[in-house]
Amino acid sequence: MPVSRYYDVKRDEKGERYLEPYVTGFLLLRLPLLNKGTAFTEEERRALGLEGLLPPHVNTLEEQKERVYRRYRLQTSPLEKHIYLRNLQDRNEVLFYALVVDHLEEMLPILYTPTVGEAVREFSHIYRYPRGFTASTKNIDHLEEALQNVPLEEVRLIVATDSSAILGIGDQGYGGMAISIGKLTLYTAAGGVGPDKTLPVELDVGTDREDLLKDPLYLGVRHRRLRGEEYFRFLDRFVEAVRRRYPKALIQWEDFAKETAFQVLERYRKVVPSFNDDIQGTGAVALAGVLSACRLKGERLSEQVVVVYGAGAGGIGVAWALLEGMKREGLSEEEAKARVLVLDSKGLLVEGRAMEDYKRPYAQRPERLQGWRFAGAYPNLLETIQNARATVLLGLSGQAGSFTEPVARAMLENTPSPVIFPLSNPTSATEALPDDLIYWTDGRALVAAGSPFPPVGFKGRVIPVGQGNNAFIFPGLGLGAVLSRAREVTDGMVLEAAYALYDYTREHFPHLLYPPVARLREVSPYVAARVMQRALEEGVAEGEVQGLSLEGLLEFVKSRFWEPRYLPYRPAPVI
Ligand SMILES: O=C([O-])CC(=O)C(=O)O
Ligand SMILES: [Mg+2]
Repeated sequence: MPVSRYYDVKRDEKGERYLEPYVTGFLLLRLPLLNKGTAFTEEERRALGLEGLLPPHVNTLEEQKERVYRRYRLQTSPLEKHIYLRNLQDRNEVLFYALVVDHLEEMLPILYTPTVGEAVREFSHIYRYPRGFTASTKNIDHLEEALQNVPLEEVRLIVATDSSAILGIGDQGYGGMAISIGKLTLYTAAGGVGPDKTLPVELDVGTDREDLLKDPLYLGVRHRRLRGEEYFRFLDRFVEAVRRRYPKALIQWEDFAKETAFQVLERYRKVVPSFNDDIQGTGAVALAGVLSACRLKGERLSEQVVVVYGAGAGGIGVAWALLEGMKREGLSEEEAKARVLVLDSKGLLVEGRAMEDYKRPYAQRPERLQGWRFAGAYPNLLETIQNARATVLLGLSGQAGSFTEPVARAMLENTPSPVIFPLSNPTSATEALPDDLIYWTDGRALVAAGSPFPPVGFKGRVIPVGQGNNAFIFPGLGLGAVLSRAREVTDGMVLEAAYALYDYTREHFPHLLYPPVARLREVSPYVAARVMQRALEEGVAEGEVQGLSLEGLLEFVKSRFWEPRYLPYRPAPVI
């Protein structure tokens, strides 16, 4: 079966790859995976019916990049830049990725967090071309047929959201499609997954946002969200249809509300290779960063007292990963639990308090609070930090500004170098601005944030702000799972991704909490190789990588890495 209904990639007599298109002429210029624009050679123009349809001068990819980059720089706002780049992606994918790879650090905040948050909010107002697949209450009864309409035959990576909790900005209805697109852009730009192996998905089960339902321009289905059994029936059908059409695909669940995120993960993780980016990806990235911070302080993770502020998918995922990290250093489950304190909007999670089931494993025993002083029914953030003598504070609350000056100063009372990570996204939802945290703690806090922030100048020092974003984890985790043909994404593989990121940072950037995002194309293959190694050890890998060493696995990943280059085109033989 060819890669796509519209083309296949083959090898010539010398083993060089070439592309064989099944369409010719004008259509070639309109399919983003096929279009080379002004870079079609004269020979290709003659052979493929393009003569007269393009300007006479043939451009190189370098020249095309130069042209589009100049226009890019003239766009006046991040959202305009986002729209410009997305238009390019929908016109010519090789050129788009060639440009993005050259300017990864500059363009990531435009295509991904934080600007993608704005693109999600404005989705129906800035809509241009269709991209990805929509499963909605309108097509769920014939989803298998609908999936046949996707022209790609070798999809390996699906990012699917129901948009119920996008970043830290809540229910966004159909607009969540932009997040699925943005995450897959990273899989290709940073993880080397060919764009024709990826499929962004929006699971449009409705929205509870009145303003969206009333907006005449809103593009999603116009009813309230499916819930309960109906909701899971919808998801069951989706998973089943994916399994049939793309049996080798992995599903990354993205931005599901806490009410369903855990159930969705558990319901399908043994049915289809899948993971939840916000629970597991964010958990792993936080663990890696806190381990780096401990190394910089010359302390151990198991000595820390961690406060996790926010008990949604991200908060619980982070609590889980840190507990696992502490257990690895020899603590018992009970000992580790007493060192990871989780708060939701009502305060500290304590056994016996009313709370959702998924939070219960992270509730403190009432004895843990012996001798504590607090005013309300349960300790609030400041009281928890003070009483527990917290040394690490992680924000996953979506509550902008909740890490106030008194909070930062209270951390400093407990330890000379507090670790404070406001991890909520996008920038507008961050618990604190990194420069405030650095000023409030007299430059002593170790700070990383979920969204990108510029370095902070403080008393003659330039302090870089690490980006503790799951972008350092998911491309490598997904890639590793797919390349090893893992039946399942195990917890061991998720944790391995965290330690791989930690090890990479220690080796290449020993003074930093996270590598610079410009290094994502190096980080992701390394994370992938370690994930594959773990999958092999756990016996869940079914692919051709059996018996390979870590170096062998890294070579394997690199040999599969998709690079944005034009292939020569040869017309399909006429039979
Ligand atoms: O998308 C991001 O930047 C990280 C993430 O998964 C989230 O905040 O939900
Ligand atoms: Mg997310």
